Amino acid sequence: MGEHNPEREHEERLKGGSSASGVGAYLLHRAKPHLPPWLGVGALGVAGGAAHLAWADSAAAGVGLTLSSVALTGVTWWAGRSTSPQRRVHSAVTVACGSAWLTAAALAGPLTGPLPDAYLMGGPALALSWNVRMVMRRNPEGGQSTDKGLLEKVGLAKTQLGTAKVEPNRVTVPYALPQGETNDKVSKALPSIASALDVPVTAVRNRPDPESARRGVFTVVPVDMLREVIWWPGPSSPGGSISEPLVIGVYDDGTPLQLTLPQALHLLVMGVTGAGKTEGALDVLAEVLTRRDVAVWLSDPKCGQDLGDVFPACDWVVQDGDGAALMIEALKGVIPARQGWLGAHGYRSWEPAAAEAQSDPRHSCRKDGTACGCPGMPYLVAWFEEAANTLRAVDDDAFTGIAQEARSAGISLVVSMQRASGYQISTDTRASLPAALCFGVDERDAGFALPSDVLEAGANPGAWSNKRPGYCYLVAAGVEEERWVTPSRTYRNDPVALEWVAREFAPIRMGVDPVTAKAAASVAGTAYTDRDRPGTQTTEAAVSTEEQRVEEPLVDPEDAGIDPEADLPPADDSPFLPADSRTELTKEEAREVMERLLEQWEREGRMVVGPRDFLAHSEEIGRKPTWIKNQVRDFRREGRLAETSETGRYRIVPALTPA
Ligand SMILES: Nc1ncnc2c1ncn2[C@@H]1O[C@H](COP(=O)(O)OP(=O)(O)OP(=O)(O)O)[C@@H](O)[C@H]1O
Repeated sequence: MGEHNPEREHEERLKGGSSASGVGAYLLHRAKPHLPPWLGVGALGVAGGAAHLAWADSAAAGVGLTLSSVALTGVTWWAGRSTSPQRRVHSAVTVACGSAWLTAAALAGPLTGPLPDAYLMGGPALALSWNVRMVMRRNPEGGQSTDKGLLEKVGLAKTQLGTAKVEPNRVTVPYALPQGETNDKVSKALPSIASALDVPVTAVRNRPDPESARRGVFTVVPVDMLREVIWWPGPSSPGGSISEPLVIGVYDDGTPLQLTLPQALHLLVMGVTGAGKTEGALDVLAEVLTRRDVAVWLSDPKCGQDLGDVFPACDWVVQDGDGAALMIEALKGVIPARQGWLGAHGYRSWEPAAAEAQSDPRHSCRKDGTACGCPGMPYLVAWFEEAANTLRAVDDDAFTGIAQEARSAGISLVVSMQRASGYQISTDTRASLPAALCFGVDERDAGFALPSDVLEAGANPGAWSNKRPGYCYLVAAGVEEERWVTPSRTYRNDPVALEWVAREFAPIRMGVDPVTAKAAASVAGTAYTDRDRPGTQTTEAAVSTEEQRVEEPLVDPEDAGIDPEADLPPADDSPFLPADSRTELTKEEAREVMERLLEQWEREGRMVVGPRDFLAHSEEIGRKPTWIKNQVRDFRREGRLAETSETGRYRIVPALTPA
């Protein structure tokens, strides 16, 4: 085995052959392991006497013995380089003293001058020092044998452990597996180690050494410091840049959980229902919305149930599937526009300086090289909450294309869903979201959210499910790899805090830039241009509007004379239909009705429509369904409608908004 085991060596020495019996035999038996240094001292004395008889008058022997003494000491020092420093010094000093005495005794005689005293005092002292050393090395109760016992229990018996580093609530121990075994074996043994130590499975993890297949470091965090709810302490960098880390929670050793969005790029937020995705979203958004150089587009199919407090701080919010599809189309439109602007201003990718007014001649779009003064371009975060349905509805490749291009356009996508399984999200789309914030998941789904090496190193979100809300792993560029397997917990947030963020930081947040706004409007038309704009509709304005609403009667001026209790007049539900006709219209008339419907929808900002929206008006159109569907196809051909990523849904190409 070649393994160094002081306990076993001691046993072997004790069991070695011995012929004495009785008390003397017992004493000899116990003393035996300690005899070699004393035998060495005795042998040295005899050698000193013999050498004197042989070389007392020889000058050459004097030179030879002195040189041998120096050489032997040097060799001892050299040979001891692989042992501990103490052992090396101890051995060299012993050899130096012994050989010096031998030389002196050979030349002058062992009983001359101080030599006998030196022998009688120095010899036992040196022998004893080796005996003490041996006693100290034997420590049957010591850590190593306990560790060995534990490692044997979990099938890692031959693993060697290095010196443990003990910090408050964290122990790290380097390990080396025997040659021929690999770190996979340690990964598999982690749950058993947790069981042997009686700690949660997530408390034990290993970090393989990237330079070695059989070495690494175990980390054990015995006490779960995340049990207590930790409330959001407030913005980490109010008025700072989005390029600074967002602080969204804490790791189990109390250090802050940080996410730098432009570095992480696109983020998948995953967790079973109740695992804490929404709370995590609020943490990220609360931080993002306190930064000066970022705009947020938010798709929230839950219609503000949880995220409503941040709506006023977002540049654009959509709340249904069609809105999400339109936002995806708009993103496709703004990416080249933003790339073009950044390129024209000398930015290879977005950086905080791109968000400032362009006063630096090095970032000028002017040919003459003078500063152009163009308004800056904020970073854009496009957040898709509850994205499973959206992704299922849109073409698989829609997100992939956006994700690949978005980096150079200064855009991060955030996609939140319960399961990022192959059924919900294509492998390509999953691969294009490089960062993951993974809350508790079903054990079988962990592989969709986290890379396999992170799971092998001990990350185990399946152990939490929704029993530990807010517990998460963050795997992202900009986060140390060691942290990828470290459990953390997001802050608990408070609607009042979010409302405060939306209101207080409104003057700090920059509005969206003209390039992005124009590109978005050219795709989404009034759905974008007529959105509730946080820049203009500050919370103060919203509050005064709200007060006005309370004071004013809830009736339009033209309806003021109508008696709400009176019977309704007979229904006339055909606003586009010529009064005389309930029969089939001419093709021209029917087309005109459909064009007017398109205009009306565009005015209302309802920019994604499909045949079924027209068919709902088939009576007004006055033609058969097949004709109506063919007319929709003609609109597509003529460019009034454009394909979206969703089958059967088309985007109205804005005619009312200047592109
Ligand atoms: N970091 C946290 N600290 C303490 N409690 C939390 C934390 N995160 C979430 N919770 C609690 O867990 C509950 C569920 O969280 P949340 O609504 O964020 O889950 P979810 O994953 O978004 O669920 P769903 O998918 O159903 O919307 C919250 O009401 C909150 O009480």
